[in-house]
Formats: sequence, structure tokens, C-alpha cells
Amino acid sequence: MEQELLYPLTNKCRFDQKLDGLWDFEFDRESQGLADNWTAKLPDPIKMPVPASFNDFFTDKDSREYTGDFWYAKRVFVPGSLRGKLIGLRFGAATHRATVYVNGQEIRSHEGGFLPFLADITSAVKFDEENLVVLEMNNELHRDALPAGDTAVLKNGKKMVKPFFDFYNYSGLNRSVHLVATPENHVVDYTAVSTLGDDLATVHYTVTTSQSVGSVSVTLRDKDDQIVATSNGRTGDLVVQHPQLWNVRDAHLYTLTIQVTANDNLIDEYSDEIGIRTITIAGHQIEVNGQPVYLKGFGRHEDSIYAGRAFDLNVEKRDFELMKWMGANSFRTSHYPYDEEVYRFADREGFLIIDEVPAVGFKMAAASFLGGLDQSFFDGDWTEELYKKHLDQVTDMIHRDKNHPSVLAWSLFNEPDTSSKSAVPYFEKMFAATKALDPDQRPRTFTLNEDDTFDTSYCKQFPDFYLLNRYPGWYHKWGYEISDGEAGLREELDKWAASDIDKPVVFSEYGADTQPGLHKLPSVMWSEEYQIELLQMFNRVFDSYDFIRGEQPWNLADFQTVEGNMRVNGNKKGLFTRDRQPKEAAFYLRHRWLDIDNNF
Ligand SMILES: CCC[C@@H]1NC[C@@H](O)[C@H](O)[C@H]1C(=O)O
Repeated sequence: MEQELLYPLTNKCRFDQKLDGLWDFEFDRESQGLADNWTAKLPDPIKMPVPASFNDFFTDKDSREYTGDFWYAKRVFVPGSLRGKLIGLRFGAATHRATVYVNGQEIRSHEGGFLPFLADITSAVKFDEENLVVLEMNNELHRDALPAGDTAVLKNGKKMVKPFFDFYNYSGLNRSVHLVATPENHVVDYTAVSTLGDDLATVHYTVTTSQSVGSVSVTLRDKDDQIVATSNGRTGDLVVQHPQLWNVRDAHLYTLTIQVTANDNLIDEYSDEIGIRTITIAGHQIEVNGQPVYLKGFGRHEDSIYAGRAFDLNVEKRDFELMKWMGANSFRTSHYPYDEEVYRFADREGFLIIDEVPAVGFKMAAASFLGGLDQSFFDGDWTEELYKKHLDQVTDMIHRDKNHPSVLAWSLFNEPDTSSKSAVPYFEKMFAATKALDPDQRPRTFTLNEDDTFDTSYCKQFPDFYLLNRYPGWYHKWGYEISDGEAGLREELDKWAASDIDKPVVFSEYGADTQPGLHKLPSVMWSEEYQIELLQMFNRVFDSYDFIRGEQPWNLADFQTVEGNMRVNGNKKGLFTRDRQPKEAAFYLRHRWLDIDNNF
């Protein structure tokens, strides 16, 4: 669990320099790099862009599919002007695990390929000189790690990942690396939680500093840079008269500035943009500022050609333009926390985010889809170690993202195996352990997959609202049989309706693989016509039940997966192609969504 996850910035007290660009890179096929002193020098490196996944740059399959240890290295100049400060390297994401060395000194390790971590290199750094930064990394999948899978050893001795999930195991330094410097006495973390009154709002804040000395003052400014509230102390209330509330697709942000002073000297300063809003679940309604919202959006992936799972500001900008064009207002960070810039986009644009940890593949049926066993996942002897890593990553996700107004809820699993009783103790522990992590107490949930229905899931008691992944018309009752698929879906929803459950239901996945340009009259599966017919079927169902409070088809865009006889160079359920151009269904769904008010 990380102590310092604040987003880096440069100001009078702090220094932040992105180390994007070409790093040295080398596969360590024999896992001998450490023994052969690669921490001092990579023997025969190539150049590798950062941020980027290494996989798709290569033209040979051994490199693209490489599984095992690999190393990055870069010489980093640290200016002498930073003397007296804490010097760090902040990694946005190192997938899936890394150990950091500076000038040959081991600094720290980190497990978890989708969340940031800070390496304090103060003791190893040389000022006004180049410093050798080296990372030893590994991208193997294991059942006791997130995301879950296996790593097989082929007869030729090469390793190969067997994901229990449906996205490609893109690996590397997928997000930016920052050289950062902060004062020894600095702001480590803050929280800001809003409550609303009659034409006023109260932002209750807490500030954590690395040392107990020094005074803390907090100022809130509006978009015109006018001070609207101030307070002193490491905890307190900022009372805002006539607040401009953050709303869905009507975002208003304030700048919160924290200053640490001692003897009238400014020691540290940290600023961030926050939104004043509340999130509540009221019966079967999801409410923002006490107003019901209806979620229109997507499951997504951080995925694009060339750099794989790398965060790419250009792709993110295009994705938001597409989602706004569609009339969307939300998305799920399927199936892992995304780059921090994504949440800042959503804060500015007024999008709601269901923030998800990579607790994906916790289901042996998914593994059997890829040749695994058929036992219940939570019976495995790996669950104790898995739970530790799972809780660690939920904790860091909430710690990192808790101050974003866009974050609506936390998704603690994607499609876990809850149709076995052995899942219940694991869920009991996880939901109990995470209850108090979010100062804003946002709802917690997980997605129920195809096999985990109203009748078969043993874990319906845990989530604050339900996310349903349902695939009639694709994975079963497909083609001309889709009418039976609709009937079966309605039968299940009739049971939800007849039950005493009064919580919102959001459809978080449904869709059909569609080859762009494939047309058939009448339709056949994979044709653009069929994708529309399937969406029409789901929309008829959604419009029949008032407790359905959101629709997020799978997926915004086509994305890369492992090879398989059910994948045509990746998953094609996108409403847009992988290069972000619309399929016919995008126009159909846009027409529907532009007619549905955000507060419907
Ligand atoms: C029946 C499970 C569906 C599955 N759900 C998780 C996503 O990550 C996959 O891409 C999606 C699919 O197979 O299209």
C-alpha cells in the first residue's frame, strides 16, 4: 500500500520532470540479469519508447509474445538546485511488477501493473550528475496475482501467458515516469468531501504532511481565480456560498490550494482541482447532488495500435470526443485503474467513472475458455496470497482516485465466480475491509457475469448496486435464436423485479463482435446489421424495467486480445473500430442516447 500517490506538479516548492522518451531495453530470457550485474549496465540493449507497451513494436513473434524478465535503463541528470529536497522517481504504471535500482543501489519493488508507485531515491542520487536508473521487470501471470492467469512453459522452453481474461497482456512502462522533488516537510495526501446545504456547500478536508511541524492553510478558488473559502489547520471545513456544483455533463471545478508554512516561510504548496458534488444510492436510483442520473456509456480499454496499453493523450482526447458525440455520460475503467489523466478528463467533462481494479479472471470457466481447470476459482490454494494483493490494489486505487468528482463507484471485481459458495468468505472479507477506505463513501460493486444470475449468485448481498454483464444473442441464444435470448433475459429481470432487492441495476456489458463493413440482409452474426439488432433487443428490455439505471455496451472500441479461434485479431465488439471510426451501430445508439436525458 503506497503512502504517496498525489499527482506530481511543479511549483515554488516542488519539481516534476517527465522522463518520457527512449530508454534502453533488454529481454532477460535466462533471468540472469541480476547475477550478471545488469543493474550497472545492460549488455546489449535496444531503444524502447516510454510510455509504451513493448509488444507491438516487434516484427518477430518471440519478442511480441515475450513472457518473463525484462529490463529498462536510463541516465537521468539531477540538478544541484534540488539539493535538500526529497528526490523520487514516480512510475505511473510498470506492468506487472518491477524492482528499481539507482546507481546500482536497490531502491524498492512494486507489484501491480496499473497503479503508480514512488521510489524515494534521495539516498542514492548524485546531484549535478547523470544517475543510472535501472528497472528489472516481469510480465508473467499467476493465479495469486492481478489480473489472474497462468504462465505456461512450452516444450521449446519459452514461456507463454495464459490470461483468464480477454485483453492482451501488454507489458512494459505503460505510463510516464517522473523525476520528482518535494520538501522534506511536504503534503503527503489530502481528502476533500462535500456536503450540500441551502445554496451553500461545505467541503470537509484533511491534510496529511510528512512532518508534524508547520502550519497548514487551505484556500478554495473558483474558475475566475477568486477566493471563495479559506481555512486553517490539518483538518477543517471550507464553506462555499452559492456553490457551482459539479454535475453530469455540466462540470464546475474549483482549485484547492494547500500551503505548509513555518516562521512565515512557505515550506510546501500543493494544488488540485476538485468538484463540489454528492453521490448517493436512493432505492433504485443513482443520484448526483440528489438528482437521479441514468448512465449512458461504455466499458473501455486503454488500448491502441503501436503502443498497446500505453496511456496516449491523443487517443484519450479522441475517445472523449467520441463519447460526447454519442451522448454518453459515463464509463467503467474496465478492467483496471486507468492513467490519472483519464480521471482529470472526466472531471472537466462531467463524466461519471466506475473505477475498477484488475480483479479479473477470478473464474476458472474463463480459464477453461482458454484451457484452464473447471474447479471453482475461490477453492484454489492461491486465494490467500491473491487476497493480499487484491486488497492492496483496491486500497491504492481508492487512495489515488478518491478526490476526483468524476468517480461514482468502485468496482472490486470483474466477472468473478460467485456461483460457488466458496466465493462468499472472500467477498465478506473484501467488502468489510474496503468499507471505510473511501472518505466519500462511494458505492462499491462488481460485475455479475453470464453464469452468475439472480438465481445462481451467492454474492448478491454485497454490492451497493448491481453491474450485469449479459450476452444473450452472442455467447448463447445467438442469431435467429436471439428471441429466446430476450425471453431468458426478461425472465431473469422479472425475478429481480419481483424480489425485495431495491438497488439500481446497470448493464455494464452486452454486445456482439462485428466486422466493420460486413453487411448482410437479413442479418447474420458479425454483420453490422446484427450488432444493431442485438442492441435494439437490449434497449427494448432496458426500457421495460425502471430499476435499470444505466447502459454501458461492450466496448467503446475494438481492442487486442490473445489469439483464439473466437477472436479475429482481437475483440470486435466495439461501437468504434480500434482506430476510432464508427460502425453503423454507433449512429443507431447515438440517436437513442441523444433522446435520453442525463437525469432521466
Ligand atoms: C461472457 C464474458 C464476456 C466478456 N466479459 C469481460 C470482457 O473483458 C470480455 O472482453 C467480454 C467478451 O468476451 O467480449
